[in-house]
Amino acid sequence: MIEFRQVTKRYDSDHTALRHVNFHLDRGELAFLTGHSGAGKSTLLKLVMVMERPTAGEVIVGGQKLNSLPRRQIPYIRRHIGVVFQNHQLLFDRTVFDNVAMPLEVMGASPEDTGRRVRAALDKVGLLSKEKMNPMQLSGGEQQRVGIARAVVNKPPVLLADEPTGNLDPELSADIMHLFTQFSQVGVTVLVATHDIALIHAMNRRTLTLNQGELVAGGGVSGH
Ligand SMILES: Nc1ncnc2c1ncn2[C@@H]1O[C@H](COP(=O)(O)OP(=O)(O)OP(=O)(O)O)[C@@H](O)[C@H]1O
Repeated sequence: MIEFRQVTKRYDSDHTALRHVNFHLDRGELAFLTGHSGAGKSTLLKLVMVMERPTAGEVIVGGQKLNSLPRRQIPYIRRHIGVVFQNHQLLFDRTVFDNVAMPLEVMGASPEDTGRRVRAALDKVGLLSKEKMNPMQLSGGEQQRVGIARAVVNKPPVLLADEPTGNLDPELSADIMHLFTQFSQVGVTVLVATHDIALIHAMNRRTLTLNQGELVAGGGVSGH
């Protein structure tokens, strides 16, 4: 579902953020992405989201080679990729419902379809009763779950998370990881970038480890 073939990313500054990275994540696989600060984790995620293009090598998502993708096709690819950030980027001038509905709005979904899908996503993360609230009225863990509901509301086959448990205590982090596990069980490919070594150990999943832009563990086709 996500494949990197000999991917190198060099920024204009001449800094090489990724070097000859190879890996392949299957449909329904849940994996971690880790490494020191500046190792290239965000760069790798940005290549999957087509926010950056590789300098060399090939990035393939859902069978589609992204290198040659025309610019106008990028929004369509992004619809297939849900993204969760540490600071969840919710809008505080909108209700929980409206925040989760945002990706559907962009796609021009009907109000009936939107209502059905938003409530299904909120139900999944246990926040159905809070749809009318402002995200400001929610706890940090709840806000993060609103961000997750928004990321999965259009049922993307790929879910990327960048430090999704960064501000949360271990119990709330475990709840978030439980949700990610459930998504992977229904076929979503989930890649979680994190510094949280305790979380990685607790989950015991495939872990892609970057060191100075090189993939030093977890690479290959089905590598542990
Ligand atoms: N837009 C950019 N232009 C130039 N250099 C960049 C750019 N983005 C990242 N870099 C450099 O590429 C390297 C990898 O950065 P990246 O953000 O991918 O690391 P990271 O592993 O996500 O780090 P962190 O854990 O601190 O978020 C760093 O040295 C960074 O300074």
